[in-house]
Order: sequence, then structure tokens, then C-alpha cells
Amino acid sequence: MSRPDTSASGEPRVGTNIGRRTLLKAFGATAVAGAAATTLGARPASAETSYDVIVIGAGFAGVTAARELRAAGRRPLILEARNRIGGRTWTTTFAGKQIELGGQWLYPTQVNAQAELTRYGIDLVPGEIAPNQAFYPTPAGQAAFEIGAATTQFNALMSTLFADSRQLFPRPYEPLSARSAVSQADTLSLRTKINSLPITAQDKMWLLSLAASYSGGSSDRGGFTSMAQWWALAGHTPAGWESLTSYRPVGGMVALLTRILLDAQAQLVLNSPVTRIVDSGSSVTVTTTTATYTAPRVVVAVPANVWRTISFSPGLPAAHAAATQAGLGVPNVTKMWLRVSGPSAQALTNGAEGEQISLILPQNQLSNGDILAVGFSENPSLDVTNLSQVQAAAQRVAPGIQVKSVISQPWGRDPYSLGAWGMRGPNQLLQQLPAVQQPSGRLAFATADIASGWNGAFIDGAIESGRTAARQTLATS
Ligand SMILES: Cc1cc2nc3c(=O)[nH]c(=O)nc-3n(C[C@H](O)[C@H](O)[C@H](O)COP(=O)(O)OP(=O)(O)OC[C@H]3O[C@@H](n4cnc5c(N)ncnc54)[C@H](O)[C@@H]3O)c2cc1C
Repeated sequence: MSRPDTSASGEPRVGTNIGRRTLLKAFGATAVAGAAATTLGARPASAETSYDVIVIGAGFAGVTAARELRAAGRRPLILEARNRIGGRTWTTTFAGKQIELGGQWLYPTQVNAQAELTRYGIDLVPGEIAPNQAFYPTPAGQAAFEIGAATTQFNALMSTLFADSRQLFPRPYEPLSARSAVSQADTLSLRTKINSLPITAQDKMWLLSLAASYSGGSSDRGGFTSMAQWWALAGHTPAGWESLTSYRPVGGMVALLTRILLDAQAQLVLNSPVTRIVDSGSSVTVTTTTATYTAPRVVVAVPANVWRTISFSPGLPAAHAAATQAGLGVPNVTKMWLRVSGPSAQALTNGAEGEQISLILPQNQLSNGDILAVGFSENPSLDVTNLSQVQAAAQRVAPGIQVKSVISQPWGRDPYSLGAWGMRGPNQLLQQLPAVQQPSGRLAFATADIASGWNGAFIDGAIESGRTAARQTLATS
């Protein structure tokens, strides 16, 4: 089973006095239902209606920007291409369990995400089950390891790879606080850095497996400083790094996002892909596939890879144009949830760079003993809609595993993300990051892909960027 998220045109769904309970139900956020009623869009959006600010994109960055702008007294309109909110987060169900097809975990010390969780009284809970063995690549092929020994070895390798992270990122939320140290390291791909380490061929395979998976299939694409900054943000320790994939919010990402959206009291128009943005100097006109809207200010909160599909007049600043052409969101990634059984069902599995499945991580156990596991593929040769192909690919990396069913989302082929999480490539920190964070005319840009702190692969960065864009918008209006 596969459900690509290709919702595009169709009649805009316009909120008209939607009650809080109805809204929460519509977006599946039952965990926070029951609070007081509010208004989401008191009147139909139309070409005649203008707003204080138009926010394009209802992911965490856009919804946070809208909430902050509302708090400052502005009336926001949110235009969203899909038929749902959440963007690269997508809470749904599989085999009777709530799952995430996009962003899944939050980390207790992520300051921006934690502030939102605290504000809305949403707890983080740890995963339900832990792996009971491990599969890792070796020069002789995929092999089974005792989980404790594999974890110890992997942690030592990560500490070696990021041995100089404290010099590179002494203040991790300010990625250029040690500019001269960073300037040398920023030229390196993860592959170049890993191949320079004095470690065994097998150890390199382990690190390259992780690097390739995060980088969208090729360890040469991901920048060393991108992952080194995440390591620094996680406290420069293996324990911190492990915690990045340990905690999820009660009710799923949609529960948190819906609470932020309710506070934005925004008009939300779904099924409205924006195709053109014209900044006249005195106002901005935004054209979707079905309507045109005008406002004094706009927050562009779509993924950086999507900027290249929108016609901007005047054109995008040079750094934005370069970033969207090169891409900040990593290509090729398909996230899967696998229902599995067999002797390897509860294994932590890392496939070698180039394998069709790079990672399998057990998450839940069902009452009949089956395991639900998260899986990732960055190899376009795998047809994730073909169960026997998925079974064969899983068997190669986790011998003995039986795949009973799969649900997946191919983020690289999704027209409204054109990639998965953001991850800078070599040189993109120094050459592009500060510039793409800047507003242009009456436009501000918001997305995790351009955050200062938890950049790219983290919801925390989306929230940070949404706050920044709101501040930039308010400072000039
Ligand atoms: C598979 C996967 C796993 C991840 N795992 C984690 C994790 O465990 N923890 C974590 O913290 N982060 C994770 N991330 C990263 C995190 O999900 C993202 O960084 C974050 O959600 C990005 O938010 P955003 O608002 O910047 O962008 P998006 O969520 O992409 O929001 C942008 C919005 O703009 C809309 N849009 C696009 N084009 C148009 C258009 N033309 N007109 C109108 N609207 C448009 C999109 O539909 C979308 O709703 C993961 C991401 C992926 C893909």
C-alpha cells in the first residue's frame, strides 16, 4: 500500500467559522480536542479580500509565522497547496497505530519546539520498544551484531567523526560563531571527511551508511558541517544524538501544529498552490491556480526546493535562486512504515550506502506480536508500492525479516516538497545561509531549510524560522 501525497488542484476549501472541535477532528488531532471554540476564517477568501499578510504554506514554519503575526495584531491569510496542513509532517494511521510519514521525533532540549510543547501542555513520550539486535554492513556483506556492542562501536565512530565539533560550533544555534574554523570544514562532503578518518574499512561503511541516508542517497551530497552542527546541537555526545530519534509528542505532530494554527486565527485556504508572487513595491499580489490575493506583506513558507517552481517578480535574490537550484531538501527519500515479523523483526538495521533500504527502526509491537518499524529508502530503483520488491530489499539488509505490508511517502517526488528534510551540501553554510535568511522587498522567507539552529531536518528549525520571518515582517510594516 502506498499513498503519495499529490493533492493539487480542486476547489479551495475555505474555513467558515469552523469550531475548534471540528478543526481538531478534521486534522486528526483528537488528543487536544475539547478546548474552547475559536474562529478559523470568518469569511470566504476571494479576489476582493485583502489581508495584512499572506502566509504561503501551512507547515510548521508558516503556521508559526501566522500565529506570531496574529499576536502582533495582524490578520493573516494562509494559502496551502495540499488538502491538509503539516507539509513535511504528516500524522496518519497504519495497522491501527498513529504514525508519522514525515517528521516524527522531537528532542527535549530543542528550545523552539520545547517552548511550543510547554505552551500547549503537550508531553513528549519515548518510543514503545527498543531494538533487540543490529544489522550493519561489513566488507563481507550484511552481518548481525549484538545490539549493545554495535551501539558502543557506532557511538565511538560518531565521536571520532565529530571530534572537532566544539571548535566548529561553540555556540550551536549560531552556526557562524567560529567562522574561520567553519570555513575550512564547510568545503567537505561527509564522504570526504569520513574517508579521511584513520578507521577500518568496516567502520567507514557504518559511517557512510548513516551519511548517505541523511544526505538522500549519496554521502557525497551532504555537507560535513551540516551534520556536525546537528551533533553540536545535540550536546556533542552520542547520548544526545540517540535522543534525536527517541521522543514523540502525544497526539502526533498534527496535535501540536493544530494548536499553533488555532492561535493564529487565520483564514486557511487549502488546495491552493501558489504559482506567482508579484511585489509591486507597495503591495504583493499572490496568484494561485484558482484565485488572486493581495496584501501589504507576504511570508513565503514553502520548502526552499519549491521556490524554483514559483514565478517571482522581481526575481529571487541570487542566493535564494542558487539555493533552490542546488536544492536544500535532500532528494530521493521515501519514508516507509513496515509491518514485519520473523526473527529479525525487532532489529535495528543499517544498509550499506547504495542499498535499496538504508534504515529499519522498530517502533511498536502489535497484539499479535508483529512489529511496526520505520524504514527509509533513498534509492529510486526500489518500487515501494511493490510488496515483493520491498520484501526482497528488506531481506538483503535484515536477513529473516518478513514484510507483511507497507505504507510510504516518496518526499522526493512530492511536488510540494521536492525533497525531504533539508541538509546543506558542501559550501552552502558559508555561501548561502546568511543570505537566504534575509527578506527581499515585501517578502520574508520561512522554512526549516534556512534556520540558524536545528537547520533542515528538524521541526525546531521550522518554528525558529517562522518566528524570524514574523519579526522581519513586523519590523518593516
Ligand atoms: C521523512 C522525513 C522525516 C523527518 N523526520 C523528522 C523528525 O523526526 N524530527 C524533526 O524534527 N524533523 C523531521 N523532519 C524534518 C521536518 O519535518 C521539517 O524540517 C519541517 O516539517 C519543515 O517544515 P517547514 O514548514 O519548513 O516546511 P513544510 O513542512 O514542507 O511546509 C511547507 C508547506 O508549504 C506548502 N507548499 C509547497 N508549495 C506550495 C505552493 N506552491 N503554494 C502553497 N503552498 C505550498 C506545502 O504543502 C507545505 O504544507 C523530517 C522530514 C521528513 C521529510
